[in-house]
Amino acid sequence: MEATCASSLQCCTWMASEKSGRKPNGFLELHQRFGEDRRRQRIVNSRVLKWSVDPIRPRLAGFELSCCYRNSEDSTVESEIAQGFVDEPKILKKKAQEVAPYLSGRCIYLVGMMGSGKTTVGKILAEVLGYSFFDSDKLVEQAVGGTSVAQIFKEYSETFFRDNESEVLWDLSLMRRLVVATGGGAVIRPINWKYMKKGITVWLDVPLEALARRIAAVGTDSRPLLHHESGDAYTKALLRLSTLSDERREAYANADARVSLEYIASKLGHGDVSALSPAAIAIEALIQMENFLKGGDDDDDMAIARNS
Ligand SMILES: Nc1ncnc2c1ncn2[C@@H]1O[C@H](COP(=O)(O)OP(=O)(O)O)[C@@H](O)[C@H]1O
Ligand SMILES: O=C(O)C1=C[C@@H](OP(=O)(O)O)[C@@H](O)[C@H](O)C1
Repeated sequence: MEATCASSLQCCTWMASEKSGRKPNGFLELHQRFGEDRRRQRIVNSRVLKWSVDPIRPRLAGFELSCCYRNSEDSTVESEIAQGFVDEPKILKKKAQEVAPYLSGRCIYLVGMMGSGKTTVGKILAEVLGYSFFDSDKLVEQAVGGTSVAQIFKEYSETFFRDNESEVLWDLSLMRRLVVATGGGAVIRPINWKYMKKGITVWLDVPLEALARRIAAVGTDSRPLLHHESGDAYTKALLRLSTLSDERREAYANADARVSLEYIASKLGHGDVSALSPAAIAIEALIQMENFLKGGDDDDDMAIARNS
C-alpha cells in the first residue's frame, strides 16, 4: 500500500532534537539511529526513495532514504540507503506543543476551496491542540432551523446563506481556542476577514485536479455551487472549481499562513499530492502557523537543501 508522509523531514529533525537537545541536521541522527557514528561526516546529497504505510501499524509510515556523505577527515565520499519509520501522531503532538504558546489561545480559521480538507485537517488540529472544532456550514444550518446548505441555497438564496455565514463568523470571533473550518466562499466578503483576523487564518491550497477527484468521490449533493455543470462528476467539479478558484485565489492569499500541498509533495520528492495524508498536512499547517507567529520564514524541513 503506497502512501506518503509529508512529515518525513520534520520527523528527522525532531528525532534529532529529542536526543541531542539541539537543532541539528536530522539526517545525521537518522543514521545514528542505525548504529553508525556519522558525526564527522557531512551529507552532500540525500533523497527519500520510498514511503509506505505499515499495514500492521498504520500510524507508522515507513521510509527508505538514500544518503551520500563526505568524510571531513579524509575527503572520501560514501553513500548508503537507510530505512525507518515515522510516527505521525507523535510528531503532530510534539509540533502542536511547540506552536501552542505562540497561539496563546487564538482561534484558527481554515480557508480554502470546497474539498480542500478544512474539515478533515481542522478536526486533527483541534484534537492535538486541545481546541474545539466548528464547521461554519454546520452552524449556518443550525441557525436556519436544521436546513442543509444545499436547501438554504435552493429555498432562500446564496445571499441569505452568506449573511448567515457572516453572522456565524462574527459569533465565533468572540470566542477562543477554536479551530473553524469555514465555507469555501467565506473569503469573498471583506467583513468576514475582519472577524477571522481576530485569530490566525490558514489557507489550504490544493491543486484543482485533486479537489475535483475528492469531490467526485463523495458527490456534489452538499455543495450547491457545483450543481449546475453537466458531464461526469470529475469534469463537472473541475470546471466549476476552476472558475471559482480564478475568482477567489487573491482572497485566499489574504490568509496569514499558506499550506501548499504541491510544496509539501515537492519537498518530499513526490509527483502527486493525493498521497499526502491529512495528518501530514496538519503538521505542515502547524509549521506554517509557527512561522507566521514567530514572524519568520524558517523552515526546518529544508534541512536537505541546506546540507546539499
Ligand atoms: N489529504 C486528503 N487526502 C485524501 N482525501 C482527503 C484529504 N483530505 C480530505 N479528503 C477528503 O476530501 C473530501 C473533502 O474534505 P473536507 O475535509 O470535507 O473538505 P472541506 O471541509 O474543505 O470542504 C472528504 O471526502 C475527505 O475525506
Ligand atoms: O465555496 C463555496 O462557496 C461554498 C462552500 C461550501 O463549504 P465547503 O468549502 O466546506 O465545501 C459551502 O459553504 C457552500 O456550499 C458554499
